[in-house]
Formats: sequence, structure tokens, C-alpha cells
Amino acid sequence: MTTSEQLFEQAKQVIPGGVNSPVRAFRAVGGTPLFIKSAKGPYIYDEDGKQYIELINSWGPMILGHAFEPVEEAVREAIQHSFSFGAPTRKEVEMAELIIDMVPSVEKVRMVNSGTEATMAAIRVARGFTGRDKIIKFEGCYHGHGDSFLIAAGSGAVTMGTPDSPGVTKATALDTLTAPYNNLQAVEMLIDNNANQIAAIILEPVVGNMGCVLPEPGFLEGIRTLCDQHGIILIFDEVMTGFRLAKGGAQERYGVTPDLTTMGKIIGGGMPVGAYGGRADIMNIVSPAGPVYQAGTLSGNPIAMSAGLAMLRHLNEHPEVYTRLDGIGGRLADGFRAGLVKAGLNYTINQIGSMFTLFMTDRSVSNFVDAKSCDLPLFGRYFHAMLKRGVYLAPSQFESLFVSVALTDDLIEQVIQANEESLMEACQ
Ligand SMILES: Cc1ncc(COP(=O)(O)O)c(C=O)c1O
Ligand SMILES: NCC(=O)CCC(=O)O
Repeated sequence: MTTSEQLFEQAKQVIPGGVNSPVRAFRAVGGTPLFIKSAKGPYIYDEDGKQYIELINSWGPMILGHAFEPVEEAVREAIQHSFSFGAPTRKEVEMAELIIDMVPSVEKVRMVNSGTEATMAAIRVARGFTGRDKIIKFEGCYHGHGDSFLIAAGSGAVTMGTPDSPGVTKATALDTLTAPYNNLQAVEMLIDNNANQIAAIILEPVVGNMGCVLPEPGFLEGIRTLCDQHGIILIFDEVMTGFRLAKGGAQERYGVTPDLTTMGKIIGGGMPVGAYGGRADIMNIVSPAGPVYQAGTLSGNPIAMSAGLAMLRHLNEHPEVYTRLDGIGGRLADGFRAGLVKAGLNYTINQIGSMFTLFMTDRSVSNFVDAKSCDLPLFGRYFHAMLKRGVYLAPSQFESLFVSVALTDDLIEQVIQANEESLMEACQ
């Protein structure tokens, strides 16, 4: 038995399914999750001392590689002054100013502790502002585990076969309307059939949670126009894409401006941080400025703010990081395509910047139905073949891979080689 196997046996006795978040279990691919001991730069190390090249990077946050020194230093400095005050700090002001500088659509911002908290608060604010109850989300998008979002949800929810989770009340589910991603007509119909009842449309401007799916030309613009025409608040969930696809996120890259933005992952430099922000007139209804309540004992935590500030400052001051990430993502996608050709497979690769997914399907993938057409047993064999070759992928077809800037040219070549061999092995 490996140490990971031993720990997993122990974990299953005391933690549901042995993991603290379902996506970590190897349910969809079989086998035992690796228990991780440490990570540095482009590598992660398991409890058995094995080294893997990282393509998950903590599901996004470690965009500069693991244990990035300026972040480490900032945390070391911060812990000397105690861990939490539950009172305002200078760092929170600096953090808000920096976010507003990097993401121009954000005029005011509130810090929370996770992406889930950010999206839950954002729809409450949209409902409070508009006086309407319903929201529209897209099939296969994941916005954290808030009740309103576990309807046709992507990521771990679809991986585990529970995109509509039990435990969500019927009343809550009725207030969440869903449409296929990239389908403006379906959204228009929902709006027409629910006149003056839609508070918000929330979407991942580039989806990461059914695998990586890009908005088709005109889709984001069309949603923006519909929101303007019908007094609907447009929420971009940039928990994954924020500070990743550009320093100003997908909204900068696509030139479409939401009313509210939710953020997470990179914003905390690896610490538990989320944020939501946007138009000042909307954010001013948040308590104590206004009546919509939202709070948190540990919100704006000084250690987390220090880590996040160090991360965001680096990204803000080094735009070349994004050029490099685009280069790495592009090279990997090209290399993976070459691997597919060699293996005689006509599968689909979606990539933008440092996000990408190899979908085990011949169809082009632009929505949840397309994503679900993948050969999942083949993906499982491919996943394990990659793992055997020292490449750590997300253990599900319904996830995007996240590249960090720590990936050197040599490592890119190793990953491309591993992909080619793994495709061959998986198809045997
Ligand atoms: C787009 C998106 N929104 C929200 C969330 C929820 O964030 P968290 O896991 O920090 O609660 C995630 C990931 O988990 C995400 O990918
Ligand atoms: N796509 C999945 C995530 O980004 C979240 C990870 C988690 O829920 O643990």
C-alpha cells in the first residue's frame, strides 16, 4: 500500500468520501487520490515522495507557481502581527484600491472568504437592487455550492452525477432558470417568459467548469445588451478567469463590461479569499452602507490580504506574465493537437491563455451537451497514464487545466511527450 492509499483509508473513516472537496476524489477516474505533502514552483510532491508536474495548481490560484517567494515573504511578515483582528486594516484598503485599479468595472468591492461566498452575495445584492427574485445561470457553469447554483451545475457536481443537488428546496430551484451556454435565443425566451422577474444573469465569461468552453463571438455582447434592455444585473463570475486571462480578467480580454464581478482563487495567493464588486450604485446597497446584509468574521483577514496583495501586485507590475502564460497555453495546445493527430484521434481541444481542456469527443464543444458527449472511461485511462508519467491533471473531464508561469520550456516538452504516449496507451 502507498502512503496515499493508507491515508485515504484512514480519511474515509472520518471525512465524507475521504476528502474535503468532492473534486479531489478520484471518483470519475478510479484509484486513490494523492495525498500531497508539499509543492514548489511547477512541481507537487505526494506523501510517498513522488514528484509531479502541476497542471491543476490548486484549481487556479497558483498562477505564479507554488510557494512563490514574494507571497511567502508577505505571509511571514504578516504573521508577526497576529492572525486576525475582526476590525478594519490598512491592507484591506490597499487590496480594494488594487482590485479597482486592475478591474476597471469594479468601483467598490467587498472581501469574503471564498468564491462561493462571493457568488451568493452577488445574487443577493442583485435581488436587493432590482426587487426581483429570479436569476438565469447556464447549464454546466459552476458558481460554488450555494443552493441557487446547484441546478445543472458543472465541475464536481456533474463529475459526481449530481448537477441538481438533493437538499436544495424546490422553491429555491424554481428561482434559478437555466439556458444552454452560447445560446442567446434561449436566454431571450427565458426573459420573455419571466417579464420583469429576472434580477441577474450570472455566467463564467469563459467556462472552466464543464471543461474549458469559450464564449462564441457575440455571445457576451448579446447577454450585455439583453441585460441593458431588461434592467437585469449582469454578473461575470471571474473566480477562475479573474487575474488569469488578463490582469483585468475575461472582461478585459473580451471587452465586455459586467455590472458585478465575483472573484476568488488567485486573489488570495493560495489563502481562502473571495471578493465581489462592481458599479458603485449597486455596491452601495450592501450593509452597512445599505440594507442588503452580508458579513464575515474572517473577511479581509490580514494574513490572506497580505498573500493576495503580494500576488496581485506582482501580476499588476509584470504584464509579461500574461504574454508568457498565453505562450505556454498555446504551445501545450499545439503539442496536444499534434499528439492527437499521431494517435489518429479527432478530439477537441479548447484553449484560451492558460486555461485548456482536451475533450475526448469529435464534436466541437461549446456547451454542456457537447461536453457530456465525451468518452469518460477513455478519459479515466488517459488520466492515469499521465499520472504514471508524472503529470498531475484534474481527475475529471469536466474541468479546465490551469497552467502556471513556472512551467519551463523543458517541462512543456515533457508534458507534450507524456500526452502523446498516454493517448496511445489509453486507446489500446
Ligand atoms: C467559476 C467559479 N465560481 C465559483 C467557484 C467557487 O469558489 P470556491 O470553491 O472558492 O468556493 C468556483 C470554484 O470553485 C468557480 O470555478
Ligand atoms: N472546478 C472546480 C473548482 O474550481 C473548485 C475546486 C473545488 O470545488 O474544490
